Amino acid sequence: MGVEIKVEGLTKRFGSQVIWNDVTLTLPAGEISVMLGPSGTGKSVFLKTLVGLLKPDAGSIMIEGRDLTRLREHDLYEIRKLFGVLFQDGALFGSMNLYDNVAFPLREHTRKSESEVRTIVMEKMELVGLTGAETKLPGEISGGMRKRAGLARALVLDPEILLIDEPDSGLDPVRTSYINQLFIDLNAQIDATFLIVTHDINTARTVPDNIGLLYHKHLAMFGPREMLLSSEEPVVRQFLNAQTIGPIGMSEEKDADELASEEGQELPPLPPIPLQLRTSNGTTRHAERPAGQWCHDNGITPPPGSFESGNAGVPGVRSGSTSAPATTDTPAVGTADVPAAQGESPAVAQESV
Ligand SMILES: Nc1ncnc2c1ncn2[C@@H]1O[C@H](COP(=O)(O)OP(=O)(O)OP(=O)(O)O)[C@@H](O)[C@H]1O
Repeated sequence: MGVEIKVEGLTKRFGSQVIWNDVTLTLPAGEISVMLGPSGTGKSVFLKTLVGLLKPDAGSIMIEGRDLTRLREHDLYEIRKLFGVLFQDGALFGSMNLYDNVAFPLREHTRKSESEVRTIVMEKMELVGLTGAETKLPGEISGGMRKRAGLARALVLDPEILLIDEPDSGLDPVRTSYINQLFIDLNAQIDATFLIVTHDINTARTVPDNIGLLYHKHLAMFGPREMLLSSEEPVVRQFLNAQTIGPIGMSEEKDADELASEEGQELPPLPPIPLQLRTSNGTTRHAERPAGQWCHDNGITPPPGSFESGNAGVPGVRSGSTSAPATTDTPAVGTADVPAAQGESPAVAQESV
């Protein structure tokens, strides 16, 4: 079971430039969280701070009772073993084949024999659907395959926490769907705590248990997926529904004139909350909650049509899953006969993503 990360009052500056101020949130153990935000709001800086690559100017990051921001280099090195990180481009060594790339952390950080390394590398390669591609060089494969190889490498030390930076960058929508399905399936299998930084609204609407939004140097909101998808808070609503009307402008915040010109304009109704993507084999993830549970528990009426399909609900945006018959182990709250969204796992499909 993954570990909880408790962030309190975290502030990061570069010189006089404040990146974000007073960020407080808890990434629940074993759950999938997504961090959103306009470009340049410091999402990657947040990931790097969590793993101890950057030092915050204030605040704490508590993991297993220790404050990561106060650890000495040696202890930081130890606690980093809890983390697997997938950087945007997979960060593979171009001159090494995939096998050696994936084996690298094991050879660097453990004293395992080559036969033990082989067993682990082959297991992780299979998990991400890359069996048979061991001898390929990173330059010989597609962007999606590179990401999956990066993911296999992030998994070899059996991390409790997986940090994933823009897994969808450079991928087409189908490949993005496959990698999203892979995250859901992986989360069910390894129960690690996931934090995914993404710009993809469809991913944000259908994959995570929790969503956070960084905006204008602070954390605008963090909470369960249904909380943010039903929120009327202007920034959250604008971002999660990919709208131009709202406080977020082309570069940063809109100025007073721009906002005044929008006065009286009616916002489109909130789109339905889509079903969360489920595992491809129908098993229930540890962190999975029945559809509609949060709204029900908090007396929120979700937008009409919510939880009726895997459609992300934003015009032109569909979830990554293909429709499949309902499974009954996580019934929707307050909705009858909700079909479960499912898709084929890349590991099963051997799709060359
Ligand atoms: N090492 C650094 N030194 C100085 N400034 C930095 C450093 N790393 C990042 N920044 C600045 O921090 C800000 C946030 O960068 P970051 O890459 O985290 O944004 P982001 O939200 O991930 O953006 P995007 O969505 O475009 O990837 C940027 O202004 C960037 O120039």
